Amino acid sequence: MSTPVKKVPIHLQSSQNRLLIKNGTVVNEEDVTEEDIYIEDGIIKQMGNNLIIPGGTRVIDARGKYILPGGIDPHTHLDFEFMGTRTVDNFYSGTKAAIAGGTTMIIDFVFPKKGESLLDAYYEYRQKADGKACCDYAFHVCLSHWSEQVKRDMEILTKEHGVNSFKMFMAYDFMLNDSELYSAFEQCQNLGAIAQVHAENGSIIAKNAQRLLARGITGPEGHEMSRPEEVEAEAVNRACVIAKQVNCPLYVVHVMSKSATEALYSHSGSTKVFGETLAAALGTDGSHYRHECFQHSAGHVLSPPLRPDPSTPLALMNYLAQDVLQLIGSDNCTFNKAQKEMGKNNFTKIPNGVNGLEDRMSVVWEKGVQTGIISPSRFVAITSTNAAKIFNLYPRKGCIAVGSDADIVIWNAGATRTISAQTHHQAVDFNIFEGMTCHGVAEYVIVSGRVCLDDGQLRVVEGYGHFVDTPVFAPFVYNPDEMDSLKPIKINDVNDFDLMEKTHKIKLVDNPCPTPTLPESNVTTPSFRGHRPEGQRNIQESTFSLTEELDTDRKSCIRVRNPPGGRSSGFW
Ligand SMILES: NC(=O)NCCC(=O)O
Ligand SMILES: [Zn+2]
Ligand SMILES: [Zn+2]
Repeated sequence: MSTPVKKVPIHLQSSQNRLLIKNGTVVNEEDVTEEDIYIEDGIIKQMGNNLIIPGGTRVIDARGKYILPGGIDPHTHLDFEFMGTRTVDNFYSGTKAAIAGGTTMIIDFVFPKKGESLLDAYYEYRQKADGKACCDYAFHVCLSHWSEQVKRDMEILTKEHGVNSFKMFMAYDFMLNDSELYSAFEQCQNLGAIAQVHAENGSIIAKNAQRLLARGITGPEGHEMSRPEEVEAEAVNRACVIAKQVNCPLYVVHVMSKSATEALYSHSGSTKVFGETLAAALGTDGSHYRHECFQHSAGHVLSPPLRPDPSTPLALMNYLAQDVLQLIGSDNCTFNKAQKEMGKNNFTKIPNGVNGLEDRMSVVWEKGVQTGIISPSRFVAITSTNAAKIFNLYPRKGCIAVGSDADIVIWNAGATRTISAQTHHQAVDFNIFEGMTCHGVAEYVIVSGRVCLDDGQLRVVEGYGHFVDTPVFAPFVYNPDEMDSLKPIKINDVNDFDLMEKTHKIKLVDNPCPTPTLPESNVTTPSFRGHRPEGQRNIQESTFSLTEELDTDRKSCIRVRNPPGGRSSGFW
């Protein structure tokens, strides 16, 4: 198989535009500031007030809007052959839709067929994506079997092809057993890579499915019944135990339940663990599996499934607020209604996967910021910065700072939109968030300096996105002490909640839904510095304190205006 070819015409490879974004509120993970941003050649060149910029520069007035780092979706499946069919969204339609919703980078999964060489699969995926993707992308690589050749391929992928993460399955017929997981995690640790797991006990699921089918339960409700929470939690626990033996950082993808989160968190004191949940898990729930219409219920089938416990979505949001979970992905893996029909008489044959790439940002804003559970800064952390840090893209991606890629969203928190398959930009004919009205709308989306969503008008370019290397030994994962040296220089920090109140009128209220109290002994990693006071793990406690903090900070907040000319230097 030949090496990947760049099909992008040279004139599209760099931005021809100079751009000034004025009067907006810049939200980063650690601070919120009011400053202008000057962009040239796809890079943020200056930030500050009263910037001196060249004539002929396009100016976008972002008054009253938030300026956010573009979303990074750490979990997508585009142009993916799975369960006997292929996703309808490919790297063009998927990334186009991503941009429409405020996401400017995706990390997709190279998925070798059982027995296929990882390198061949990687080249295949590069050919699927290169010249098609409208925004930047990187790859995780799945291990669909284990062998000495796989081990060697992992080394080549990390050293020569910019891959730093490998996903292992604990379910499906290509799952690895515990001994294989042990060896794979050991190799990840040797290479400075990140081990990812799909955590469900595949053997129990297979037995449960057989029994349900024998009892005549063939519909989509059987999908959820065969994969209850404890089957997810058991696998999360086992993966953490195995990772601990070889001191391997572990990233659990699509954490879907309270029990699985608690299992993950119980290991956070002794093992480097990261938890990703999904927009689907926050924005909808498992009650849909009992819907009378097959197309509706099958449209919600993914694994692990959505949970019927109605308190799950809010609990997961609270876990994100508390840094018990760190990221939000979409796990976008879209099949049309006709494809879902493959499992009409047998739920085990329904192609697994849902949408979310386009709507992830709005759903998280609606469920998190609009409700007052998280601040805009925490929104940025879970939708962008944490992915950039974990996969070693930071500070090139995941923040708005001088020297960073100009991947930027101008976000109108006051506007609303109602999600529908009739109006979305994805190729799929169903939307699990159908009818949901969300506050928070991307008005401008700038991808590597190019305005790809322009006052609501989508102007993407096929093939404009580039493959981005993810180097191994991410400091955030392997050496958190180094992170301070990567921090962008800050001059004009203003209190996050003060500005939030001023610009967005969010009411910080007590959360009416109790969140399970987490074990006292395991305080989460101190590396994440959000606005939650240290050591608080219960959202009711934490929300109350944030209100207090707001009063204290308001008294002591001193605003410093930037000097004319703005910042003089960046961070490298
Ligand atoms: N999650 C899902 O149901 N489909 C995509 C494949 C995977 O991520 O396991
Ligand atoms: Zn998975
Ligand atoms: Zn997935």
